[in-house]
Order: sequence, then C-alpha cells, then structure tokens
Amino acid sequence: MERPVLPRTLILDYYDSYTNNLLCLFTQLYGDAEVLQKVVVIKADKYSWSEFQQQVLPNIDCVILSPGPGRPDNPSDIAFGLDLLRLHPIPILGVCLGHQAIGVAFGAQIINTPAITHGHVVLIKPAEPKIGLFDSPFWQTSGNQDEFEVVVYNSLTIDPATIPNELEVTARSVPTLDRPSTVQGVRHREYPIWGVQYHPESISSTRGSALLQSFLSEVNKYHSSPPSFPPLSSHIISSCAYRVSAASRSRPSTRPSSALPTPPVTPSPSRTPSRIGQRRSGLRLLEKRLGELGKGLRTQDVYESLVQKRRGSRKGKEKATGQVWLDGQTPTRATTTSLANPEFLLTYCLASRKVTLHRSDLPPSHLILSEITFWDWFSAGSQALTAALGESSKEGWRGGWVGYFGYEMKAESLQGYKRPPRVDAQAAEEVDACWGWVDRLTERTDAGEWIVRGVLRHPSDPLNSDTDEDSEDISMIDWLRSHDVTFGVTSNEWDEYLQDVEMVLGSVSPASTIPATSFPPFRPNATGSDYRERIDACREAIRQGESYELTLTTKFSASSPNLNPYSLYLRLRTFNPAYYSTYLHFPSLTTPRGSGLSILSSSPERFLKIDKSRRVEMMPIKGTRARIKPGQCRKVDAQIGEELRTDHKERAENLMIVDLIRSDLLSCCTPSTVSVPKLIALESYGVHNLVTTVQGTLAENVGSVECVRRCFPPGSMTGAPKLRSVQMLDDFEAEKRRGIYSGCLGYISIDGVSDLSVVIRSIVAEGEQLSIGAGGAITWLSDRDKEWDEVLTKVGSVVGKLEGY
Ligand SMILES: C=C(O[C@@H]1C=C(C(=O)O)C=C[C@H]1O)C(=O)O
Ligand SMILES: NC(=O)CC[C@H](N)C(=O)O
Repeated sequence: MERPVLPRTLILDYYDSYTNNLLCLFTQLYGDAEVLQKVVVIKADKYSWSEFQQQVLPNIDCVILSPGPGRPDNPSDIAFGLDLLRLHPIPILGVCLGHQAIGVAFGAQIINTPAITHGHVVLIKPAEPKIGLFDSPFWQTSGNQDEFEVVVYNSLTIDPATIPNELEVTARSVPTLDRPSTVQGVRHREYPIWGVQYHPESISSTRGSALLQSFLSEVNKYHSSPPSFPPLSSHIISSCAYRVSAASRSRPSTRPSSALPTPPVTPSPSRTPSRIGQRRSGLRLLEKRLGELGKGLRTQDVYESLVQKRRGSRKGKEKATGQVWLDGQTPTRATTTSLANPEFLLTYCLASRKVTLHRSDLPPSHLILSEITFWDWFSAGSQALTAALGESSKEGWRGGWVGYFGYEMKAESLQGYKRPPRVDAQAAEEVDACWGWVDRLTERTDAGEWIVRGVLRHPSDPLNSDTDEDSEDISMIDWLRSHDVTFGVTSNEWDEYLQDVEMVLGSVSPASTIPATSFPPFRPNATGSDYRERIDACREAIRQGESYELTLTTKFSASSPNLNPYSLYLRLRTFNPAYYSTYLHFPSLTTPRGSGLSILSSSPERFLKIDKSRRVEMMPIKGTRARIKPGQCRKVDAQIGEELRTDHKERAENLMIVDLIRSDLLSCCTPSTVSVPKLIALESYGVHNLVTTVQGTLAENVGSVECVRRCFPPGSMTGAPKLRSVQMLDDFEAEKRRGIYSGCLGYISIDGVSDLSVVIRSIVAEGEQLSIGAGGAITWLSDRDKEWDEVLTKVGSVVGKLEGY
C-alpha cells in the first residue's frame, strides 16, 4: 500500500521530554530531507492563540498535540490547545496529554487513572468493530493480531463516565491482575480529531508508524488528496525549538558547516560563525608515539613527575593553573589515560554572568556577558578554533578543552527554565563551569604505550574573530586575544615538551612516595527521614501528573584539615576504579566553600561521546543494586545482577530515560540516525547498573558544545519530563545547589571529538570541605526505605560503607 503524501505537520510541544521522538515515526516512512521540510516541533507557548490563528494555521495541514506534564484542564499546561480543538480547523492527533485535552475540550472530566503507570509495556485492544484510526487499511496491514504492545506514561485519564456522546472510545488496555482496563483511544464522531492515551513514539511501543500512517491518510482525505503538499514556510521553520539540517554523507568530520541549509538553530541569537569557510587553516594536530619508552612505568609516578611538577611548561613557569588526569580504568572496555596542565582556565559564574580568565602568571581578568549565554559564547569560540584546524578530526583527546559544566548551567541550557531568584551573595562566587585549555598532553594507550600530543600554531595567527555582528558581547576569541592569549604551541615549545616527556619517561624510577589517605567520615547533610519525606513529595507530584520520574538527590559532607586531595584520589582510584575515573585539580580557584577546587571522580556513566565521524553516543544508567564483595559467593552476586535486569520497576525507570535521551538527541541529530543499539544491559562494576546505549549522527549545523547544551543536564539526573521535573526538584531538594555533581565532565577536543561523563560517584573538594552527591530515580512504584538504601549504597561505593544512617 502506498504511504500517504506527507502533509505540513506541526507538532505542538508541551515541554515534554518525548515529543521529538514523534519525528522518528515520520522518518520510518519518509526521508530526512522531506521530514525536515514538512514537519516542525514548536513549543506550545511560542505563539498566542491569535498569533497562531493568523500566522501559522493558514500555512499548515495538520497538528499533533504532544504529551506533557500537568493537566489538560489547567490553562497554563495546555496553552491554546482546547481552543484549537474546539475550532478544529484542520485534522488533529492528540497524544497522551493531547488525547486527554480532546476529552476536556468536549466536556469530559480528568481524573486519576486507577492504573498510574510510567514506562511500562501494556497491551492494547482496539474497539470491535474497529473505528477511527484503527479502522484503516494502514492499520490492518501492520499486524494480524488485534492486540498490540505499547508503552504508557500517565497518572491521569479521561473519566470514562463523563465522555460525551460526540466522542467515541476507539481502544482500551487489556486488564491485568494489577491494572484494570483503561481508555486508550478516542475519536470525534464528526470532526477530524483522534487521540491516543499511550505513547506510540516510545522505543518499546509497537505499530507506531501504522498509527501515524492512518492519521496522515485521514489528513490527505481531509484536504481532498492533493498530489503533494508544499514545504513549510520559512517563518514557521524558524520558530522551531531546535532546528537540525540533514547529515551530509560526504563530509565525515566534526567541522561545522559554513553553509546552513536551514534557518536558525537556537532560540537565542544564532552563534554559528558565518565566515568559517573562508578561514585559513592555522592550527595543526601533532603526535609522537614513544614506542617502548616508559612502557613499564606506573601512570601515577609519571603523573607526579610530569604534571605535578609541571614539566614542559612554557618558559618554565612554575605554578600551573591546573592538573588533569583523565584516568579511565575498567577491566572490560578499553580506555586511555591523559595527563596535562591547562595553559589557562575559563570559568563562568551564572549569578553574576561573569567569565574569568585564570592564568598562572597574571591576575585574573573578567568579562560580563550581557546578552549572550555562556553556552553560546563558548560554543562560537570553540567552533572558530575547530574551523582554524586545517585537517579532519581524529579519535581521542588531541588537545582543546577539559573541564566541566555544573548542574546549575541548566539555567542557560534548558528552554523555558525559570531561575529561582538568587538573593545570597555567595552565588556570585560560584564556579558553575570551568574549562581549561590544553595544547600539549601525554596519553597512555590501553596497551601501555605513551603518546605525546599537541596543537601547533601557525606563526601568522590565522584565527579570525568569531564575533556575531548582532551581539554586543565581545567574542571569546577576540576577548582572549585582547589579553594576549594564544592558542597552540610554537614548534620550539613542542620540541621542549617532547624532550621533557621523554626525559621523565626515561628517568622516573623511584615509586611514588605519596601515600593514599583513607577517606574521612562522610555524613549526610539531611537525615534519612528527611529524604524519605522528600520521596513522598515526589510521589505526590507524580500522582498529580506533574512528572513521570524524578531523580531526587542529596549530599554528604566531610571536612579534612590539611587535606591533600591528590592522596585521597589515589585511594579512590583503587577503591572504586571506573571508566571515567578522573582527577582535576585547580589550586587557584576559590569557591564560597574554600580555596582550591579539586574533583575526584569515579563515574561509571557516559553522558555524551562524539567521535570523529560525528557519531554521538549517550549511555544513561538507571537501575542500581549493591554488589556482593569478593570473597563471598560469586553466584549470589550474579543473581542480584540478573534480578536487577529483570525487575519491572527498574526496567521502567531505565526506559523512561531512554525515551528522554532519544528526544534529546533528536534535537541535535539527523532524525533517521537516532537509534538504540543496546537496550537495558547489565553492567557490574562498583555496583550493578542497567545501562542503555543511544546513538545518533550530529546534524551538519550543530557543533559539539551546542550538542552538549541541547542535551544538558543529563536526563538520568533529572527525570522526565526534564524541564518540569528539574523545576520541581529545585524546590523538593534540601540543597540549594547540586553544583558540579549532576553536571558533566571530560574533554572537548579542538576538533570537536568529545567524551563527557555524568558527574556521579564523585568527591568535590573545596578548600578543606569535601562533598559527595547521591540520589536515585523516584517513580510511582518507589519504596521510601529502598530508595534511601540505594543512596547509601551509591555513596558507600565511593567512600566506603556508611554506618548508622
Ligand atoms: C543519582 C545518581 O545516579 C543516577 C541514578 C541512578 C539510578 O537511579 O539507578 C543510576 C545512575 C545515575 O544516573 C547518583 O549516583 O547519585
Ligand atoms: N505522558 C503524558 O502526556 C502525561 C499526561 C498527564 N500529565 C498524565 O500524567 O496523565
């Protein structure tokens, strides 16, 4: 059967975290280029009702009302959705919240469903005889079984007793022992309006594209089946939340494109440098493999001789702005280690909007960003650096940025986020993001070989300005150059560094004398009973339909006079070795809690990796169980892992985040490339975890920092829907800030290749103060005591068992 001709489709997004996944249903049927021309996702508050009627309605052929948090009878949740349904000027498909809105628009009541369910697979049966979208040739050919599996995410439902005559129920769920049958589909008897309560776009739903085809064929009929529909006009495309262009097969590099085939990318002024294509290449990647030299040495000893003593620095400057040890370690996945001293640091404070340049030999310099976000400023600057590179990307960290975005950077990454008013003076001293520039580093491969890497500068400094003409803020490149900052080493500096590394590797012999110190006692900042009460508040919000899952967190603290964070890291790296084990030490930074900032991380979770062919991979973790320590029976440990893997509640928690991450990736990747190669796999390191792999290919018009921004903060640390959950957690959590915990950390290579972890299982040292955050996903099925135990398990996996809490 021929698929319907693709009409101009507007998906109205109620700030749900799954809305973009509807695009995947389209790309199962149509090519990316056509989908990107004819289908848009627009935030529900982008237009007023009258603007929508005048500017948008005459230029589209149908609307899909997305899922979303809250209730359809609450005007602030549903915007002009009810007006649109009552006017029904074109065909409308409602999904979940959109489906419930159909009920409300025609007089039904919304009540709590007797089967509050999020992220579970449910069996659906269409009404007999089939009606609405289930009575379509497309539906019939999509499967010969009547019943089909879908995923549901809802606390609310249309009250079946109040469904008016003009609506008709088209499908119900098949009842089970613990879930009575519920309404899963409606249609209007006369108007072109259909709704489904379930989520056809979920990764684990079946027959989603058949449902879409049935709807699109109704849209075709409604418009008298034209031979084709025109593309969307550019003013509608440009009002899209996030625009992506189709991937080009011919340019497998991470370099941003100069030609933007589609209009604006970001909601705020677009920051894609306009003159990238004209730049002369001025930076080059250097590499020297050292073969057998130093192969038998311990990384720790090399770190101490090379990084702590800051060998190979320009003109022998003694004090470094920082020390970096990307110390990936796991027995099962190959990892590399990188050692470096950043040349300078850029930090950002959200409350004061202040960027600070820190160098070892000069006082700090400041810049206040007035109209541009730090993300946009940093993204444009980083793209200009990538553009100055005269070669294609290579795997791994080749120099460029290393550092973190703290969780609070969400205020500038999440569209629609409302900042809580900050009154405390402390906020103006926070370091919400910190990125160090590295143009020479030493890497150790998985096989033990040492490689020296660098970024070479052309003597004529070919870096053009990355200034956006519309912005009043000075660009990153211009500002840094006005402070005499240079990017890349000269060939003399490279030779000096190389000699130094070779000297260190040729002469390190005595083993480190720095002892690994044991962890000081950590105490919870709030009591277990306090945390349990907060769990109740989360569950109540879920009951009300405000969220499907909330990642609630808390903090544990310790203080240690004369703390040597490095000794503590030596203990951590053997106690809880992890894929993203990292030590970042910035002695010159001061936060409100102390002087000197160090991050001691043993995170197992990948936030986002971008490889040289612009493939993005995210690996969210949800589902955690303690392991049985060695010495005890191994079979028991394996059994616990298997129990976790098959646990319905844990699988649902994971699935919810997988659907969220898919939607995040669809905001920056070519839609048809987003896939889930591995769904809910067990990984057992310090604890047992369920891990999913989600991948996609970055769209041509999206750079690496912009990709990170669109996916930030990591969905596994927020819950879903992301925006509403984050806003509620701001109120629910005892701590005012999560800080570095819950953010992301790692490298963004000069060529765009990146690898960032989610900052969990990490100790942050500020002066003498140590803190570690921990939490877990709260769902409707959460048990207070088990959730608190899970928090203690997570902290215990980092600093040893906590007794008495
Ligand atoms: C919140 C934390 O972890 C997150 C929550 C997990 C869970 O609920 O199982 C697992 C990994 C993280 O994404 C933490 O470790 O503090
Ligand atoms: N997924 C959704 O759209 C949920 C709709 C509504 N907030 C509910 O919980 O029922």
